[in-house]
Amino acid sequence: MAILAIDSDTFSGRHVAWAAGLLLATVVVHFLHRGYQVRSMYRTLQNQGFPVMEHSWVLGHLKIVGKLLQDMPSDAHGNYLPMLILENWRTLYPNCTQRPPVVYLDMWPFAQPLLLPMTLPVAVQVTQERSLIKALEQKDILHPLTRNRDISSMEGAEWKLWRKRLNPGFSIQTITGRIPDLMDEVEKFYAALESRAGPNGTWGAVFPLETETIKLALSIIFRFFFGPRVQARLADKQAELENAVVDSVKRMIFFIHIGNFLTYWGPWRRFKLWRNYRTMMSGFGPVLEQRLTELTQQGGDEKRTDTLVDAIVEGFQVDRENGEPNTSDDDFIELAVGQIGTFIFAGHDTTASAICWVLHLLAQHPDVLARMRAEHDAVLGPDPAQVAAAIRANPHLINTLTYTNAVIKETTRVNPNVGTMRRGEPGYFITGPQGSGYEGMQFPTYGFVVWSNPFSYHRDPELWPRVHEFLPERFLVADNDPLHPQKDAWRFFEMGPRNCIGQYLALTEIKLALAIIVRQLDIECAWDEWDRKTGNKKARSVWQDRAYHVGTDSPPHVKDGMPVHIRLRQPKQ
Ligand code: HEM
Repeated sequence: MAILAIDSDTFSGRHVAWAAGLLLATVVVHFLHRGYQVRSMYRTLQNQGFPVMEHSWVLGHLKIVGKLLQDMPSDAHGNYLPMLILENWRTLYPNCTQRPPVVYLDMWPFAQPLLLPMTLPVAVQVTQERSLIKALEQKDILHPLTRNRDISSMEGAEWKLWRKRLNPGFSIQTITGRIPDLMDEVEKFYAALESRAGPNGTWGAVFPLETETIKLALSIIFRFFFGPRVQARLADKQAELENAVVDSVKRMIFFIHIGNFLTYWGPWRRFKLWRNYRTMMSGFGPVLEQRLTELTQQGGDEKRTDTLVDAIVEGFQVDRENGEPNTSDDDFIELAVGQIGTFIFAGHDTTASAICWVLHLLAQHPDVLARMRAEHDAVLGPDPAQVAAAIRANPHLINTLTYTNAVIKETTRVNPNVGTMRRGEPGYFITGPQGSGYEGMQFPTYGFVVWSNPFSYHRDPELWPRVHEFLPERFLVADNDPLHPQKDAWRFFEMGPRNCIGQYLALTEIKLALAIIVRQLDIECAWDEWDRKTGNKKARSVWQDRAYHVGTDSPPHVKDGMPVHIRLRQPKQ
């Protein structure tokens, strides 16, 4: 027995060490091989005469990126990087007399090989003239939340079919018709803000505005997806469901690299993602199944509404009647959960931060705020307290707020949000645009993630006169005015067939929020108070502004959730 025990100990110890050593060696060899492959891609481009920034075999472009970001706060969002490249292209490409239309960026092992469109015509090529398929990372990131049963992950014929089925639910007509219903949530949002104001027209205590705008955006998506009657069945579960989705979104990792792979594969993260999805399936499941049954029953008195849940039921019923595979009730629930998961993912923090940015820029530009208030007086009636009633009575009024619309567009030009990541394809080349100095040059895309980022276009002085100024009127002037935006230059919701399906919902929500807020409340950032409250001694800023975009793998948020204080404009008697 004793001899056997010693033998098996020796056996296991030696073999475990061997296996571990072999695994480590395999990982190292794979890492070095991949590194060599990636670096070689850039060297080949250089040798073929394509513009490439100074490239190192060891560091790729990491040194350049480090230099560009050295004055940025460490938590600044990655969206700033393409813009910094744009601003510094002359130094980065000393041999080029014209700005390269495409930047090949090597940040491996922290990111996959990247190709950044640097001019508008290139963005148009990859999203509009040809809509490249989405990057694998974009699907991978959504998998824990939607199992890729969602419109954002779908491709080809399946995507086309579902986009066609869901488009009517997101049309301006449908959204305008739903405004009275959505107004309920906007009023709750207003009440939450009002409760933060100080007494008798004084400033209230500082708090992060984004906590409230995120609640608004989440509740709007729930209401919009289900409609009031079906949503009521979820009432006791809504908070838990929102938390599950938001928690999964926070755990998303876009590029897996040496800095985060342990977190990515970590069992705790895996467990939380699994549990969140299970919460979604068990929370949404019964309500979705009930709705499917109601709309399927022969002779039942339930009518289809213009909600998204009903559009999904209808599409699903058609597939079932056509004998398509995967049309069991469980498949339906998985599909509907996937769709709502992606709507919440794509639509909540994006819209929430946009509302914050508009309010921030209004506070910084009192003349613009005054003009917006005057427009609301004229269109929505002189009594701000009656605004919700006025909008409920005539929801179309929201679509006539032209100045407000221009302010939103200019805010989102200055502070855009996410872009799109597409997959380069073998045999697909970006053509050097006319007048670029690179006419006809064929830029390869295969092997690269094509990252079209609105910061690159929205901050381009060649596209936008007086680029650093906040000028809502550029979206109002006649098209022969030099200030008038060039076609396709405003890309807040991206362009082409895979543009944002929820854009009118987001714009309507922002307008409703402004309509109810701007004449009743003053809102401004309160950083000093925030620093005192949090004991913060390290004030960092971007463009001399404490409010800047932060985040890594998710859509950008405003720094610290944008700490503000609020006061009532007309203190209640
Ligand atoms: C200010 C708010 C928003 C911004 C800035 C925004 C931005 C974008 C952008 C840039 C895309 C293209 C992404 C890509 O190609 O990878 C996109 C797609 C998408 N957005 Fe939005 N979005 C917003 C609000 C919403 C809302 C409210 C919803 C739904 C409730 C939504 C749902 C979607 C979906 C489903 C897609 C994928 C569409 C497809 O692939 O066919 N978004 N959004």
